[in-house]
Formats: sequence, C-alpha cells, structure tokens
Amino acid sequence: METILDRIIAEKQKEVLILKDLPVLKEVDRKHVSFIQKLQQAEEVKIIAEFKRASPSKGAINLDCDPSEQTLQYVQAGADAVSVLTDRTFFKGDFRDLEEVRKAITAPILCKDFIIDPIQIDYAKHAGANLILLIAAALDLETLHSLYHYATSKGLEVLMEVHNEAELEKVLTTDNVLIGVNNRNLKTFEVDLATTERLASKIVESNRYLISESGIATTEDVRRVVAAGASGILVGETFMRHEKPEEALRAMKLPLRRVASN
Ligand SMILES: O=C(O)c1ccccc1NCC(=O)[C@H](O)[C@H](O)COP(=O)(O)O
Repeated sequence: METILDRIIAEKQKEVLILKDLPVLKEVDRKHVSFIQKLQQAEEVKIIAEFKRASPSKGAINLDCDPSEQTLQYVQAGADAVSVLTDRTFFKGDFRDLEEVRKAITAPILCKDFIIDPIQIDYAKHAGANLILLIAAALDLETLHSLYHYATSKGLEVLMEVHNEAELEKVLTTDNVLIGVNNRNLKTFEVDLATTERLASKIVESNRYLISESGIATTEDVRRVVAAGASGILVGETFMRHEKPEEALRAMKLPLRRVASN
C-alpha cells in the first residue's frame, strides 16, 4: 500500500529535477549556530518549535500565520530552535518562509523537508538553515550516509528521524548524535508517545541525543517523553493552533533532571 511518505517522496523527485534546472545558487557564508551545543549544556528540555501551516494528517492548521512573527514569539518564550516546514505541496510551506525567519531570529533553524538529494541541502543552507532533517524511512543506507556527510561538510547539523527499530539500526550506523523519534505513524497518522518510550533506551545508551517529535500537546506529554530519556521535543500543531503560543511553550520548559527523576 502506498503511504503518504511514498507520495511525498515521489513529489520531491520531481522538485529535485526542477531545482537542478535552475541557476546554481551562490554559496553563502553564514555564522555557525549550533543546536547540538545547546543540548550539551542542557538543564531544561530543549524545545524545537515548528512553523507549520498545514499537514497531510490535519489539513489546514493556521494558514494565515506570519512566519517571522510566530517564530519570534517562540524564541522570546524560550524556544531553543525553530523548525520551518518548507514543503509546498503537502504542508503549504516555502523556502521563502525560512528566509523570512532567518531575518527575524538568530536561534538555530531546522529546515523541515523531505531531503533526498544534495541540491535540497544547498537550498536549505542558502535560505538560512542550520540543521536539516534526514528521514531514515525515505533513504537507503548509502544515501543516508552521503547526505549526512554532504550536510556536515557544509557546516549544517543533522536531525535523523526514525519511527521504528529497523530505522534506528540504520541511523546508528552513522556517527550522528541527533536522533528524532517521530511518534506519528505515517501509515495511519496515529500519534503514540509510546514510540519514543520504546526506542529511547537504545538511543540514550548509544550516547546520542533523543528528540521526541509529534503529538506533544501538554506538560504531561513532555514529562512522559523526558522521563523516557528525551533531551528535546519538536512541537508544531500545538503552538500553531494556540492563541498564545508563548504560554504553551513556557509551560513545556521542564527541567531535565527534576522530570527524569520523577
Ligand atoms: O504532520 C503530518 O501530518 C505529517 C505527515 C507526513 C509526514 C510528516 C508529517 N509531519 C511532520 C512532522 O514531523 C511534524 O510536523 C512535527 O513532528 C511536529 O508534529 P506536531 O507537533 O504533531 O505538529
């Protein structure tokens, strides 16, 4: 059965051909901004707050939201990084959103897209990203390694995303330290924080940082994934729908030690 990820990747293959036909991008020299460094010094759970207008699972979330205003609020409330969905077809995002956010904030920015080719990494960097996402389910082992090396050679950090044990095994063949566990099942769209709980020990024991992604809505959810071993969380819909995203974000900033020892 064709999954949403299969459909997204088929679309990305077309997009990549279009990008390769465009004039070559000029290299930009940007200051290195590290999210990993923030994790190394973390006393509180690190929050990646996402700008996401729409999604395949929820349809329209907040279509008229302004990327710079929204993400500036995130950062002022204590977000450690911002994620910007740049996919147009399925998430109504754009690289221009990322460019605008780059002008508004200095915090690390994750380019949230479905990367299958180095040219997308060039576009992410050009727009102002500091981190890119590599989804294990969308890449064979060789491509995962080569995109990882390409991104790091360009000074970018990489969040590698997994949904299950097999994908985690794949990611653990790299020396990347940032692993995202996505709680959303891409076949059913169901979210279950038990996915983080199931995969956490292997990630923590391998000395990587675990970021729990998707379906995090309450302080109790944060407490639960942090108790499992997460050092960070990635939250989109909850902040995008909230009347006061800064309040929702502040409520999630839990101290790592206190939560873990509960
Ligand atoms: O969000 C979706 O419907 C989705 C569908 C298919 C592939 C990826 C999808 N989401 C990307 C993400 O990983 C989330 O935007 C991110 O983890 C934040 O999730 P949430 O807090 O639940 O908005």
